Amino acid sequence: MERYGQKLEPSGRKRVNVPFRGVRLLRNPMYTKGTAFTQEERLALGLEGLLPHAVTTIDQQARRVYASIQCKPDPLEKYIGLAALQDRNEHLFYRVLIDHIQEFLPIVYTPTVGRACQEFSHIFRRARGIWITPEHRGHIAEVLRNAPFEDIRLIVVTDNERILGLGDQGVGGMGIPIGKLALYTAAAGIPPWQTLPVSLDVGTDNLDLLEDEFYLGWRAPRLRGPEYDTLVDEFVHAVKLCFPKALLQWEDFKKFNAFRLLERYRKTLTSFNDDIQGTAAVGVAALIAGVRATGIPIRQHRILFLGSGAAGIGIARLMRTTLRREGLDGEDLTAAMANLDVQGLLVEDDPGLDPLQREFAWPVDMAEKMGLGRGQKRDLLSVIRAFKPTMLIGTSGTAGAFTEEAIREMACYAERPIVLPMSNPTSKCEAKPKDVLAWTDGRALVATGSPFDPVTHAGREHRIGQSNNVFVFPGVGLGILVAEAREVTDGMFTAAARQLAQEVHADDLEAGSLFPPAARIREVTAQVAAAVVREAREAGVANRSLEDAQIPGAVAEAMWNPAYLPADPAPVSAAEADRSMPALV
Ligand SMILES: O=C([O-])CC(=O)C(=O)O
Ligand SMILES: [Mg+2]
Repeated sequence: MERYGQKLEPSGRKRVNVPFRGVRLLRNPMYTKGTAFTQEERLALGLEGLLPHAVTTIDQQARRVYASIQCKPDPLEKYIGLAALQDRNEHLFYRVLIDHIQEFLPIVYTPTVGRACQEFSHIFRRARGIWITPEHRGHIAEVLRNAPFEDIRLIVVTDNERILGLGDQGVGGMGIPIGKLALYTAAAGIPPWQTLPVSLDVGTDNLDLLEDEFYLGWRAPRLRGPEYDTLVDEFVHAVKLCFPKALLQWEDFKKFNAFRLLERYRKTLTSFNDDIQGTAAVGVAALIAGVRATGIPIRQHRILFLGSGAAGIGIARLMRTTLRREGLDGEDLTAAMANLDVQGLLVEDDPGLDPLQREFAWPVDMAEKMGLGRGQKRDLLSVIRAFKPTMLIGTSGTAGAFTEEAIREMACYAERPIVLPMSNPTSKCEAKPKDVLAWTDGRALVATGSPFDPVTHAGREHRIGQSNNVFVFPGVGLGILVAEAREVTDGMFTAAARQLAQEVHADDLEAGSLFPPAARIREVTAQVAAAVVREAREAGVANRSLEDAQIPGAVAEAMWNPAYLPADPAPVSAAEADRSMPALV
């Protein structure tokens, strides 16, 4: 493992200590500057003759690379182009990603990352991150020590069982931790050498993958039960041992493991689950911003959920906390939210409910009073007719689940219906924004999990907000690292939601969007991070206590910018010096 060698001069300027020479330096994605190495650096670092003559700036490189990627017609080809750039030159990759975040978000993230996960074993070029399989039992710490950098502060880990709304993607799920961490760096400025994507490759129950000759994963049915738990437990202990300062983000685990692992480890390992908690903050932010757009105070909203997986239950929980803070409780609180899964409204008389669904099931008498008793129809349309929701949130993973009839019915009661088809990727989205706007005469406030182009309805352009945890996890993670928080609290997600809603400006609402544009993500993330730092201090979990006035500066200082630093030759290690010829990797 390597420590990326930045040093601070007394003047405050940073330089980088380069422990490689020649071809090895040129091929190291974290240290290389390619054609941007100056003539002096080329001389000092053994690069003479290894590069064409011209010395370029990072801006020239970025414009050249952008042009070559932007012209590819297929989004998956763009994904491959950007991944290759990341593997070649990390500074340049992040420069291009940050400068074109709105355009490339749908490539490195949903929806294209979903396709990249599905095609993983076919488009594989170069490995990134750490894979842990059941064969590593007993020496997972040793495996983690093979990570490329030693000072890891942020880990995103998946077991690949619920990749977006695409289900079990086996080894291909690694695309998600890689994409999330790329956004941590682009949006929150977490230095790339402090991040580590991890796949717990415990097998797959996806038969197509198991039968694919190119499949690159551990080719076996999924490990389950105590064997799975033992592996995860060893992994968690190894993380604490090898990377004691790291924050860990659980990502795209299936519902029960998602909740179980979050609860089991949240007090002993600084960790959170993005699908449960990050997504929850996004849902609550939409409600708070929606208050301004609809004029309806929080406590008068009626919120309908379709989907009771990790995201659906996560949002419902944080929503309940939010409504409770507004003074709702008892029956009023229960009656403010209704939860459906594909079978229909969750009611206590259904013996098939799991314990998480039971938490949000309506009492039988409430359902009966609303004409939704046993034997009566409890489908989406019937529930909308009876419950008259002001807000509809889809996390069902079922494309088209918000039907025309249902949305038209909702629009009969709500002047400005808030409609969030949040399932990812685009192919799983509950409704298309242009349809929702057409069915509601342009009155709906629509935000989707995956990005959509603006919709013109009756001559008016509506911007479609992106109700995606990308507006939350980077800021939460950055805030936790800046505050050196020992624990990730639910209050941090409430703080993030409020801050995010505050970042929605009057012109966003005017344009029909409950979220800021993705182009503002870095700015929004810094504000969310600051709110999380304050909350960490208030909750008494911050190891670093910062006054309010110090927080923006501390956050800004923690955010890495992908600018090349002047390179100084550092002494090469003995092992390095021993090599008579640089290795051609
Ligand atoms: O990755 C995304 O776009 C949001 C998310 O966490 C998920 O859908 O699982
Ligand atoms: Mg996810």
